[in-house]
Amino acid sequence: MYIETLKKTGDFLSISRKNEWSLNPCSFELSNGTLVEVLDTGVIQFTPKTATQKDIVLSSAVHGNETAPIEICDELIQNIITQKITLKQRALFIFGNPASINIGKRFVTENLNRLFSGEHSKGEGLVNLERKHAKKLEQYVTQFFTSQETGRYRCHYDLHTAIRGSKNEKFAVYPYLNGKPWKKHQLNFLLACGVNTVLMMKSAATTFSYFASNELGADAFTIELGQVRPFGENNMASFDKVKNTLTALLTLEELVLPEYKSENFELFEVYRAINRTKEDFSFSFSDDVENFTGFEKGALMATDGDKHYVAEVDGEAIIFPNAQVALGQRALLTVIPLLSKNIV
Ligand SMILES: O=C(O)CCC(=O)N[C@@H](CCC(=O)O)C(=O)O
Ligand SMILES: [Zn+2]
Repeated sequence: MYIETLKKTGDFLSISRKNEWSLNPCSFELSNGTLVEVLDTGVIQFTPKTATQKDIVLSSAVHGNETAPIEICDELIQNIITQKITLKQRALFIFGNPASINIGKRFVTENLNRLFSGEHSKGEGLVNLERKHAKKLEQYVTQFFTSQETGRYRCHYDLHTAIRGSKNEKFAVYPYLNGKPWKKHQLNFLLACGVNTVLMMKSAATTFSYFASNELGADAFTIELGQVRPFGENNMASFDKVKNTLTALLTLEELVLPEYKSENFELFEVYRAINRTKEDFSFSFSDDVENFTGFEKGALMATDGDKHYVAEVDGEAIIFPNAQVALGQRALLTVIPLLSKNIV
């Protein structure tokens, strides 16, 4: 049984990696009174003994090769279990896809971050391990939030790194809020994490953060913390702000942030999503062209079979270009500076 090792080392990451798709639940109490509950592989819940106000979900390894967020969450979990820090809020940590960490790949069979909001069971249904796991992750997050009285504060930060370099190194995706305004206090929270660039989505998605936002009313984001690197090659100093801010969120009764100032942010809105529909799909630019690179109106961006996608407005900029996605999936987002200022 892994429980004694977990109590001693706090190394839940290694335990999860040794048990790729499932792990027997267990629970124990720390000497400071915090209840530790392992729900499954990669899924660990902490409940302080003292009264709490917030329910916080922190996920990483939804893509297994995005190692910096995994290292950050690993450290936070170890700090909680070894009592270097004392939690003041309820927290659920998720290493989304331990099997894909072990092979150093984005996913094993299917991109986990396209399987939420019930997508796992559509079409051919629960035919692979990622689909089954997405369904379980939805259940754990739902149970974590809904087991408490209503009206408590909920948030979910899904930590990633981008495949390409980015002109704006760290950025967040604000899931579509179905017309509701964006929140200054969330933008301020991101800024405290060292993230000053935010993309406002304009439509529903099958991502983990959209699920928590849309179905569970959490303040939720996909947060890109830089470029994908193998374990040991991340410059961990560049994550000090995000580690310190997450630690403060978890260990303080109230997180006080500086006043919102619009000039501190670069805000974008999605202009369009371009899907790959043909085997013969390519971009007009090379792999080292960074996210947020803008194109002149009329310049070719992508070719999908016979269809040519050219920039429709000056400065239309590329995000997440990936020509290898499965047919029917998003191969590119384009963004323009945010026009609407519906921020409260
Ligand atoms: O760099 C890339 O191409 C992908 C990085 C990544 O995994 N991004 C997320 C964004 C999710 C969202 O749109 O909220 C993803 O593609 O799943
Ligand atoms: Zn990712």
